[in-house]
Order: sequence, then C-alpha cells, then structure tokens
Amino acid sequence: MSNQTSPLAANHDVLRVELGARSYDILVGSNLLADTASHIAPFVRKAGVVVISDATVAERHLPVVLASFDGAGIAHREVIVPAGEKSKSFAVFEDVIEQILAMGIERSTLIMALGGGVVGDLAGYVAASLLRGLDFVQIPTTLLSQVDSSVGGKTGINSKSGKNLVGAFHQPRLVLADTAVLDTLPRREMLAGYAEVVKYGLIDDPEFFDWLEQNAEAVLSNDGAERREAVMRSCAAKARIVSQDERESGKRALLNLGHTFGHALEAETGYGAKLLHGEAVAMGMVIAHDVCAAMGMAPAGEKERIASHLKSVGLPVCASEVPGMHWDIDRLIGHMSRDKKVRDGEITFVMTRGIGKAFTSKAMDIQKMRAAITRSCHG
Ligand SMILES: NC(=O)c1ccc[n+]([C@@H]2O[C@H](COP(=O)([O-])OP(=O)(O)OC[C@H]3O[C@@H](n4cnc5c(N)ncnc54)[C@H](O)[C@@H]3O)[C@@H](O)[C@H]2O)c1
Ligand SMILES: O=C(O)C(=O)C[C@@H](O)[C@H](O)[C@H](O)COP(=O)(O)O
Ligand SMILES: [Zn+2]
Repeated sequence: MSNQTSPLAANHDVLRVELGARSYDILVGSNLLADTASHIAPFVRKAGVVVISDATVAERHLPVVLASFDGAGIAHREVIVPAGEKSKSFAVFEDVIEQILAMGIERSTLIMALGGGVVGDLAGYVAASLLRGLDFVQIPTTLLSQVDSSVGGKTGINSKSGKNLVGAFHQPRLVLADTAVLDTLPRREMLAGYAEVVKYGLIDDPEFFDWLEQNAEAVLSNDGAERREAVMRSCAAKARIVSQDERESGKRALLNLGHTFGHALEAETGYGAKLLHGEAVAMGMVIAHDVCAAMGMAPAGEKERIASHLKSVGLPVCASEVPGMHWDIDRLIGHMSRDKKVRDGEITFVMTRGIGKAFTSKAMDIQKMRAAITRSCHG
C-alpha cells in the first residue's frame, strides 16, 4: 500500500492496494465524477462500459458520469436496479446478468459499479461471473462504500440462509471515491458508513478512534478536510490488511469486528430498511466489547466509551432499539453458526483486549456471549 499524488490531477490523493498482478489504485478527492472518463481510460476498450447503478443514485449522479463518457467518446450502456439491500438477491443478480448478456458483450467490456455497497457487491459478483470474469471499476457513492466495500474484492449477494453467503473474491481495477457525492446522502446512511470508519480505530488504531471522537461531526456534515482524512485513513487501513491477506485466511478476519453478531441481526430483520448493515455493525461492535469485558480480557468502561461515541452521532447501539423486533436469542446464535469464519465446526470470533487491540480467537465463553447478546436485545 502506498500513498502518492496522481499525475492526472491535483484534486485527489491516491492509495495503492498492493496485490501483485491484481494491484490497483484508490483515488480519493472532491468532484472526481466529472472526470470519470479520463480516470477509467486505461481500462476501457472498444467494447465500452456497462454501468450498474441503483435508481436513487442513477437519478442524482449518473448524468455527470455519462456526460464525461460522451465527451470522451466512450460507448456505454446502463442497468438500473432498485435501491436497497434487497437487490443483493439471486433474482436481481439473474436479471442483471440476463440484461447485460442480451446487450452483446465481450471479455473486454468493462463493468462499472456506481452506487453504495449493495451495487458494488452485486456488480462485482456480476463482473466475476460474466464470461468467467470481466474487469470492473468501483465508483462508491456512500460513506460505507468509500471506506470499506469498494476496496478488497469481496463481492456477492445474500441467500435465505444468510448474509453474503454467495459470492467471489474479485478485485476492481480502480476505485474512484468522490467525497462530494456524499453531500446528497441521507444522514442515516452517512451514520451507517461511519460505524465502519469507527471499526478501523477499534481494530488496531486507537489514535484514530481518539481523532474520531474529536472530529466526527466534521466528517459527517461537510465535504472538507476531515471527511477526506477519514476516508483516506479508512482505505489505507483496509488496503494494508487486504494486501497481507486477500482471501481472509488470517488477518483479514479482523475487518469482521462486530459482523458475526451484526449479520445475525440483519438476517433476522430480513435485510430491509429496518436495520442497515452499518447499524448492525455498530451494535455488533458494542456486543463484542461487552462480552470481552465480561470475560475479563478488555478494560471495563471501554464498551461505554465506544457506545457513547456511537450514540453521540446518532447511531443505535443496542438491538433493542430496532423498532418492532422481538429478538429470539437462539435464532440469532443459529445464524452465527453459518458465519464464513466457521472452521471445523467452530466459529472464529473477532475479540478484543480494548480499543485498537482486536484479535481473532475461537475461545469464546458462550454463556457470557449469550448474556451480552441478551443485554443488547432486551436492555
Ligand atoms: N464487500 C465488502 O467488503 C463490504 C464491506 C462493507 C459492507 N458491504 C455491504 O455493503 C452493503 C451496504 O452498503 P451501503 O451502506 O452503501 O448501502 P446501499 O448501497 O444500500 O446504499 C444506501 C442507500 O443510499 C442510497 N445512495 C447511495 N449513494 C447515494 C448518494 N450519493 N446520494 C443519495 N443517496 C445515495 C442508495 O440508493 C441506498 O438507498 C451491505 O450489503 C453490506 O453487506 C460490503
Ligand atoms: O472486507 C472484509 O473482509 C470485511 O469483512 C468488510 C466488512 O465490513 C463487510 O461487511 C464484508 O462484506 C463482510 O464480509 P463477510 O465475509 O463477513 O460476509
Ligand atoms: Zn461491514
């Protein structure tokens, strides 16, 4: 992973995800969309680009991207899916695949994801599957997708059995993170992305967590230096881990802090607007710190510090805050048994010795875990 100024323009920074032949750049800056054509030019062939977006993002941000293609003479087609987590489904995946095949594509057609994590995960899996693998670029338009999902090559969809259970590792050729597009993002979605930003501080960067405690509101409320710094530091953290462990055979599992619990909560709510992924992660991170404190491995009081920071920006921190849910603890634990970190029948948990000291272990105290989940669900 390296950080440099791009030769293309001075209005953005560049981070490199070092993955040998699959290495790529992450460009972070303001108002990059108008120059999409020049940024993606090295990856475009005669067969052109198929842009996959969702209806909300397409209405607000697709025109500027298409204008840049037209200005540069790049051939393009578009596929628009409904906004929201339900588009990470077999039905939408099939529909998108059939629409693109009907267009008449080649192995040199470039797929572009223009949207949040839902579009990025779906489009990435479409790209991995079509003609056994097309190149794709990520243009993330939510805070969550700029700091997390567009980087690292995890692509996929949900199944009735659980979250992200069908997919592929397929790295993008480029990530273009335009922080100005976040100005149109609703506050609730900004906050969901902010939970994944906080995650990086909790994993291994306590100084970043301190910084976020001081700068959260600036990160969330305007397209300024603090937002850019938060996106850069998050992408740098993710790139560093992915470069060391692309396929999650070890260290990458740390990026799953809070997710074993969070994914179980998401599965129970049916992947809708009731509980967003980032909200579930916020709750899951609090549960992880709670159980580790109860097991005597994390300092008492840090769970409160984390929950108080998440709450201060407006994130929900307990599952009991999800409206209309009557949680069944056994069902939640049942979902956890289908986590992708299960090996030889045992879940590898992301645990913690405190802020910035996450580690993986199978040595979970199941009774204390059940108690921590119950505290989250029933107060
Ligand atoms: N692949 C990974 O490594 C990874 C990492 C983290 C999360 N994820 C996945 O990402 C998904 C969540 O992504 P998300 O939080 O971006 O949700 P999302 O893609 O559903 O986007 C959230 C909402 O914001 C709208 N939107 C997007 N950009 C906008 C903009 N600029 N202005 C106005 N509205 C905008 C969308 O239409 C949608 O309604 C989950 O499925 C999660 O599992 C994947
Ligand atoms: O990139 C990773 O690795 C992550 O775990 C990032 C997570 O924030 C993300 O939600 C990811 O999709 C979870 O992956 P999963 O393998 O647990 O489904
Ligand atoms: Zn996540």
